[in-house]
Amino acid sequence: METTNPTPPTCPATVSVRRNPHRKARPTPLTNPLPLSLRPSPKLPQISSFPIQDILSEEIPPKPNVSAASETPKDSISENLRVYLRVRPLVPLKGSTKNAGDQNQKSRVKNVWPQNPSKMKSEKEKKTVKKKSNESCITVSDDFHSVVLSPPLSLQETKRIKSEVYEGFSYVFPAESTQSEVYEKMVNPLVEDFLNGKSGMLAAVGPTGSGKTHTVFGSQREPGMVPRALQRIFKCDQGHSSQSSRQFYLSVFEICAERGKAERICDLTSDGPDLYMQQSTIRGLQEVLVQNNVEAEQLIAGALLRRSTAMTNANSQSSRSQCIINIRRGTDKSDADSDEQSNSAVLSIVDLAGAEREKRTGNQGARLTESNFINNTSMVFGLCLRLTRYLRDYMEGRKRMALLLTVKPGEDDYLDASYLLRQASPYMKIKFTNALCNKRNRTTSRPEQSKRMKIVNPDASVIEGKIVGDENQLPSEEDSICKEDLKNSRLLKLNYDELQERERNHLIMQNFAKAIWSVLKQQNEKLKVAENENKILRENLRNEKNRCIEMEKELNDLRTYCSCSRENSAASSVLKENFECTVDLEGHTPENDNPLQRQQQNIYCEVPSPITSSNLSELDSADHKEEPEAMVRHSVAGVDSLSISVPNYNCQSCQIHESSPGTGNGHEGSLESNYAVAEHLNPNSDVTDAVSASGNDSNASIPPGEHLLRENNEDSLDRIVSPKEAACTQQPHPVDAVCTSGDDSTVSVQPGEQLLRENNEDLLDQIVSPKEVEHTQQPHPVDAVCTSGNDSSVSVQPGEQLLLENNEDSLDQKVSPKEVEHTQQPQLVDVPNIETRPNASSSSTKKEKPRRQGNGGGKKLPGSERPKTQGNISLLRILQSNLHSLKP
Ligand SMILES: Nc1ncnc2c1ncn2[C@@H]1O[C@H](COP(=O)(O)OP(=O)(O)OP(=O)(O)O)[C@@H](O)[C@H]1O
Repeated sequence: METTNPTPPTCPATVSVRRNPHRKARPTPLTNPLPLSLRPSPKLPQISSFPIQDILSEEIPPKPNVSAASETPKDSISENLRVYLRVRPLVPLKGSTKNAGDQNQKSRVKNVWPQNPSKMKSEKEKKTVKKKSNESCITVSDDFHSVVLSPPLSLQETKRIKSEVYEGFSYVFPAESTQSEVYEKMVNPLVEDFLNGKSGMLAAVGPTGSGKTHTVFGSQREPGMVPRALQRIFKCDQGHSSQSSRQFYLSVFEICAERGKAERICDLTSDGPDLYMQQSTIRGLQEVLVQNNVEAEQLIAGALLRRSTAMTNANSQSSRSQCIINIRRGTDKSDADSDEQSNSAVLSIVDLAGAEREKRTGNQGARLTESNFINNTSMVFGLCLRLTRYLRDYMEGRKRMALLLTVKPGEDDYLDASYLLRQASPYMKIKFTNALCNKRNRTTSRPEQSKRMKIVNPDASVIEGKIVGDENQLPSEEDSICKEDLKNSRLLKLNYDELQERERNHLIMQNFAKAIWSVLKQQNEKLKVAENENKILRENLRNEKNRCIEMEKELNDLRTYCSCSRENSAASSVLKENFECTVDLEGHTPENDNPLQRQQQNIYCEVPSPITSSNLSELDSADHKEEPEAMVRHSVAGVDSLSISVPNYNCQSCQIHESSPGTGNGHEGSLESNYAVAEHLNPNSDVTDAVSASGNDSNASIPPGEHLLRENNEDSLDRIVSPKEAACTQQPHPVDAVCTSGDDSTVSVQPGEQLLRENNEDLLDQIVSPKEVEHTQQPHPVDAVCTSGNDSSVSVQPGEQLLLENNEDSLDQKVSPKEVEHTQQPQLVDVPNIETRPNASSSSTKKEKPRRQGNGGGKKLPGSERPKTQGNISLLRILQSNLHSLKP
């Protein structure tokens, strides 16, 4: 058909066709670069380690709803390739209206060369064929999305072939469907998108004589998709405000086989030279500007006349080439509203030559060459749909695509239908990104684009048994091609299944890791809390240990005090037992005497070292420091004697000497022997002398008197400790104690001990009265004569007085001397041979005669007025503390 446009535009390079591979060459799907998602798995990212951070930071995207996507393709992210199936009606019976092909068979018979010998069949065979063709092997499902392919009985018996179900079609047009219905469902969406500026393509694929050409071009009575699309396009264009704003260019060309060449490209719009391929672009193709549908139909009619057709045993007017029709939408350059995308929109309609089986077609020579070419190109087109990059724009959604499969339902067509459906089954699983892609999407990198394309489950669904083809009936070359295709499909299926399994495992591991991580986080928080508590507990334990150590120290101190006190108590008890003489001073009225005050002033006490040396060391040192008047000394080991001087008002001087047990012959450690003489003095009596003698070892001892005065319900308690067995004179006068022994003679005055405790009150006063002292009221010499063999001593035990002060600093102590002699006149008490250790105090005692301090002639003074010395108070406090430690 001649181009009506006087100035045809330059032919754009819009069609890309892959060169037909060599007939014997292997198909090239695997040699082409596979998308990353389809490559074998070894290089896929593996979960090398526990990706905690990645897992926590990433969210697993929800799975897209595939079913919903198929229902709303425009809004979905991806959709499957639209595949339609049209079932041609059975061969019309005799008497029925012949189709256009049959009508034109006679007119085209000249094109069929050479005459197929197979057509010279006997009438018997023809009748058999017609009889078989009355039965359909394809059953369309009620939902028009699947078909059941049933093999003929002969194949079921011999090949044990069972029925096959092919599903997933966008729509299945049954034999009774009309051209209009096919257009509305399949082509009209493409046309509408084309009018909206989106490119689209319709390709018809099927065995020879199945109705591809009939569907695409149709007949005068039943126009096909192309005339209907042109009508729709130009009808829309007529309604446009500016007719000149839209221009449509039409181009028609064919790719056919040529002897000695792989392929030949012919422009069907003109009788020009053959076209050629240059870098996947057809050079020399003319586009004819068409103003209306009439011009377009005339142009297409002329192209069909130029198309190569031939008569075969299968089709009286069989197409021998691949015919492509392009309708490009162009605009005037002056149209400012148009954009580049609208100018580039192309609607392509492809009428492929039908696959042929040599055995059935009976082709020989050129027909056989054409047949092989047709079969190869059909296979390549199928591979291009799945793998090649030439149709990437359609696969990635930038262009819309629909695939029409045409089949013949006759029993004789079972193998052709089976082969087509098996070959086309992967097409129905092809997914590509949908419509929303526009020109901006082209800026997307190709790796990302390739990721969008997914090929799922290339195999067809087989419900009843496995697919077993009639391989013997297929041509050898076609059979090899089919095997390669199936092999590739299975490989793709394996890769896809492996990818799916990996993806599923990955998601499972992600969810699992996320759950574990959340648990670990919770446990970590709990662990931190436990560590803090543990730290606090450790600190508390450390404090408790410190407290325990301190308490142990205190306990040890207390034990030390207790042991010392027990020793002291034991010693005191020993002293008590040894004191044989006690002086009861209860009858001694304070009016007569006030010994406490007097003794507080002048007590010079030397405590026997074995008894109280240890626990009275403090006492000694304290009194040395603080008490000049009352000095307490205890003799240490090696000290020969101990002297106690108890001066008081009545007794100017009371010196008590105790011979050291270490020095006495046969007297070591025994005080009992030293305290042999006790003289109990009645207060009324003047002088009481006690003389005890015992064999060679005899002591003249005066046991200390003990006087306990308790005063209940009064805070003040006056305690009077009178020296026991001590000579006490109210008047200073000398007291002579003469001890005669062999070489060494001493006169010892043992101290008495008096413990006063007060019940119900903490006040406890102890009055220790010296023991074995001579007390004279009248100034006269007190002679204590101890005779023994070599070692004799006269021991005058000093009284021991413990004064406790309770809650008050003032403590009145009354010391009533027991067994003492009160002298009205002060007299000196002379102990000429007592002192064995020179002592400043004792010497001073001798020098400084105790004088009676005037306090009203022995009258008891009030507590506040009674004179007290610091020495006495300190001594009392120390003794008080020792007594407290004895308490439980
Ligand atoms: N749906 C149909 N209704 C009526 N007749 C049909 C239908 N489909 C096909 N035919 C008739 O079947 C014959 C073969 O059809 P057609 O030429 O379209 O087959 P084809 O697939 O193009 O074959 P080839 O590949 O050899 O060209 C034609 O005469 C056509 O009129």
